[in-house]
Amino acid sequence: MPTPIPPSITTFTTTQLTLLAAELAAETAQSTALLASTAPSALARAGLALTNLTLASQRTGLGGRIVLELEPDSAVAGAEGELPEHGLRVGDIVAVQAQPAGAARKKEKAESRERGVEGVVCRVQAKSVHVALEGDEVEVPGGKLWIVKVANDVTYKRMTYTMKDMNRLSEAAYTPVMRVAFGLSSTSPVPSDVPVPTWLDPTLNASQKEAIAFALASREVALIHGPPGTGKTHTLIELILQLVQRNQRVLVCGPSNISVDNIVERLARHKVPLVRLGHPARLLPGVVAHSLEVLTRTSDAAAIVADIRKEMDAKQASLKKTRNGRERRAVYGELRELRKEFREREKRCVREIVAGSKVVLATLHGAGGFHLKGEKFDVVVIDEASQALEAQCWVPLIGAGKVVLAGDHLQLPPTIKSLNMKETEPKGAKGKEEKGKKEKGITLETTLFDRLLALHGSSIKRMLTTQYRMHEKIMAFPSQELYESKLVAADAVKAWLLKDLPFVDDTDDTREPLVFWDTQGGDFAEKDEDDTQATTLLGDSKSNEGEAALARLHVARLVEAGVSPADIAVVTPYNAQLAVLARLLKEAYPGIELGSTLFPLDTCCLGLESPLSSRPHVGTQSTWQR
Ligand SMILES: Nc1ncnc2c1ncn2[C@@H]1O[C@H](COP(=O)(O)OP(=O)(O)OP(=O)(O)O)[C@@H](O)[C@H]1O
Repeated sequence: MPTPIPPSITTFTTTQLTLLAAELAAETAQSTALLASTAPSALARAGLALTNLTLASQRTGLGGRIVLELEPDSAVAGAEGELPEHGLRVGDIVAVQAQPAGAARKKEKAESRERGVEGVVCRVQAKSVHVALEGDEVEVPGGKLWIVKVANDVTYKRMTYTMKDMNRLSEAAYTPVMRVAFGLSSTSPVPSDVPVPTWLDPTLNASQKEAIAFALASREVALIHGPPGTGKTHTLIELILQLVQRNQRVLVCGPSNISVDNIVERLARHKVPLVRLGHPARLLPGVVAHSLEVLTRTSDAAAIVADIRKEMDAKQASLKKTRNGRERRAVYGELRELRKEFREREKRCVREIVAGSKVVLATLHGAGGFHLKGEKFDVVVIDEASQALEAQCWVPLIGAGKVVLAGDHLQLPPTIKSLNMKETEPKGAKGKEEKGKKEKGITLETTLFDRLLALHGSSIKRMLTTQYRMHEKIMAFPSQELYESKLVAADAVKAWLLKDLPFVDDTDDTREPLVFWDTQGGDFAEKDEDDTQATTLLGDSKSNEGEAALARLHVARLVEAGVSPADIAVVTPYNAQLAVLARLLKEAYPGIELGSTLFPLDTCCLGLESPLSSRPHVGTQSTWQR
């Protein structure tokens, strides 16, 4: 394949700005239309909303944010007071609104639907959902409430700023990473005589060691290609520890919170001075202790902030006691002053904590926040890099001296919403220029990982080849079709079967690692989703009752043989089929995991889960590129 001609940074950034604007417009239009035209009950059925909630409690959470605990109204709660099935997840941005009653609900029009108070879902329990509100002066609506997931444009803003910043750079200011990424230089040759590192983790396999040694020795760019279950994260942990040992300062990023938290959890065990940036509501519980917000309370530097926080809490509490407008305004005024002082002090404290951390971890867009302004890092490590837009990667990379990207370009790329938008042929000189951009292949779905690989070839990449997740018969097909038959199943997993689990019987279903059930023929008719509202929500979806019944039968047999429902997952490419499966399986087998192969249930609907916002982790076995 001929080496593609890379775009100039100016062409790249200008085109990205246009493409990002189109993507944001597509996403906003979809989500606005959906929220405006769909009744709360339909949004709830689609997993995007929870209706009939009441306020159980209100407290001051991290960073002085107000946290609401919402419970189902006693009239509609399940037998145990539980919330109905829903797709809201920690980290989702939601609007909290007063629920329109009876006739008002029917009359509700797009323009009358306000977004209400916004917040981040910070805890989801069987009987309640907690929302940390955004903003300082928020009036919580009274009465019956409902919450609905809304789109989030912070990621776009960060990418847009970054593209504009890059666009303004003079050529003399281009970093070595930029020069390599845009074909102005080749990567520096990796010396062949670098000493083998003293490994901290004795379990590393040969391909992992080679990838780490290569990443350590590379000067500008290194790619680590990790097919599913090959220990990409495992490898990155050792790499980060090795870098810290070499006294390097490291910024670790991923496209989603979960990708970053996975690393924080594993890295924290090694007692490295680290800090995790990001809204604590979006972090895994085990990670919150390392978040900047918690460190600003618990570290030595935190004392200067503590007093003022106490005073603010007391003022906030006094607000609840007064309904008098003038008094409330006065308290708001005092709170505003206190907050100003609080932020000043917090800024100083934050600066100290960040400067003292050898490893800083954030989402790609989180790295664009003010906390990292002026901070310098020797290496930026990006995990799940093939799930991230290139513009997103440049947020932490703009000043980076070196980058290590880990990912798998053979799994699905990030989802782009504006892809199917109608394009008009540009004309004249402008047309030529536009056409030129396309020829240079600037698209949103081409990732930095893809582009670097195409530009510099596989010499800048090392592949992890031993996988620790699948029986070798399950691995055989993807290995052969996608990974040039290079995957090897680790001894521990290559022959494992369900029947080998404790308390599981040896049956036809537990003895085989991979079973195909042929459903061709007249008995398994497919149904296209024909309910208009459901179609809007579920997209062009299909279902098949017969196949769902077969899946249920198989699950029943596995459970009968002793497999725990909590160890079973059923996946399908169609969201309509997911709904059928949920009906058949959820109640009969609590704990069973159901999902669409491409997106978890909560991301099935239009416009509300941006691939550009914190994207949930998608099960890798099911996302090989098709
Ligand atoms: N060298 C090793 N020896 C033993 N087990 C390993 C080794 N490397 C990875 N594993 C195990 O393999 C599994 C997958 O590892 P990890 O989560 O790091 O992989 P990954 O490639 O990041 O996964 P994903 O497919 O989700 O991207 C984990 O259970 C991990 O403990």
